[in-house]
Amino acid sequence: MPSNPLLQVENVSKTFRVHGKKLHAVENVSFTLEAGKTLGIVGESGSGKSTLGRMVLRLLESDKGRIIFDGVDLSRVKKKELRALRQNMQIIFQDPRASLNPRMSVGDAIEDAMAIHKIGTKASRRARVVELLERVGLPDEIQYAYPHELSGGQLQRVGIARALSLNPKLIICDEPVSALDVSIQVQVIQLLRDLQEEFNLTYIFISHNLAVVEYLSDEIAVLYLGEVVEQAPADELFQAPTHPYTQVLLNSILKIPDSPEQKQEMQSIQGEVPSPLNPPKGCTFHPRCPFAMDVCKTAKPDKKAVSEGHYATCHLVGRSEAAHAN
Ligand SMILES: Nc1ncnc2c1ncn2[C@@H]1O[C@H](COP(=O)(O)OP(=O)(O)OP(=O)(O)O)[C@@H](O)[C@H]1O
Repeated sequence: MPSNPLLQVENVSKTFRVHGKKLHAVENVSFTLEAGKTLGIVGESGSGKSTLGRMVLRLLESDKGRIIFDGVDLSRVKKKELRALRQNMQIIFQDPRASLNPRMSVGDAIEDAMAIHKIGTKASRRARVVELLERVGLPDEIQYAYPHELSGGQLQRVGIARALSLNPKLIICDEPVSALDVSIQVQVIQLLRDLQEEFNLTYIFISHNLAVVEYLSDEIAVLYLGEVVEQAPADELFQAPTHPYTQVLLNSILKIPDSPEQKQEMQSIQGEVPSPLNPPKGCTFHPRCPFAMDVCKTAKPDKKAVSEGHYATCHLVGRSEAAHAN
């Protein structure tokens, strides 16, 4: 247990009403994150990753639970005080184009972020824009360019520069490389890692791809239908995945198919993600689980400790059958 975590998320849930039914987008999620560390959050589309990220920033109110950032309980903070806190908590999106004003040059967009938070003078902000662009690997003259003139990778670097301009403590990276070519993905991830070291940044790194979070994450939480099904230090999650869902996710990234037969095998995860409006009873993963037992169809598994700091929500944990799943 970290002695002085920057972020504590305790039993946070969010339900949406859709067609008169309750949709549990995030359910009872808890984690702690120390300054300078990265928590990777992984799960398929619709598993609740973005909803969780938006609740941490209080862009979305949680139904229950507590989020404590830098010692402050966010649920008790008045809207007015949130602005000051927001300076310390930034987000980088999958599509930086969508978060940049198309009629503003990128230099103005970065400066604007600082102006909103009343940081520095016009002249000092302008000097900082140049410094930040250089730090994220972009030439000075790009400050005069407009978003449509830049590539996806350049735009993501601008998004990172804009987030950095506010000297945040925490950055939520919401699928920041998913829309980029693989070679550019590697460069952006390397940049994020360098910046983390330099500025002691704390990251929540959201991705549907375990391979992408591996390099940056100290700890990884795997989400399935809004619930954390496994959480562990990154090395351990890769070496000893315990939840069958994590195992399936890992299998799909580690095997590079050489033949159509292998491809068939690689994609052998059964079925589709069930509708969150009508989740399966018992363990929500049981209809797709290769190791499902009778109990899985009726009883929801509790969170169980696999080892220190490693948890999985699965009936197999602690049973002799677990050996077969590994
Ligand atoms: N404003 C909303 N109103 C109703 N349902 C919503 C809303 N926002 C999210 N949801 C639902 O909540 C669930 C979780 O969505 P969320 O976007 O957090 O998942 P995600 O893991 O980030 O998915 P993706 O990778 O596709 O962005 C989904 O079933 C989604 O349809």
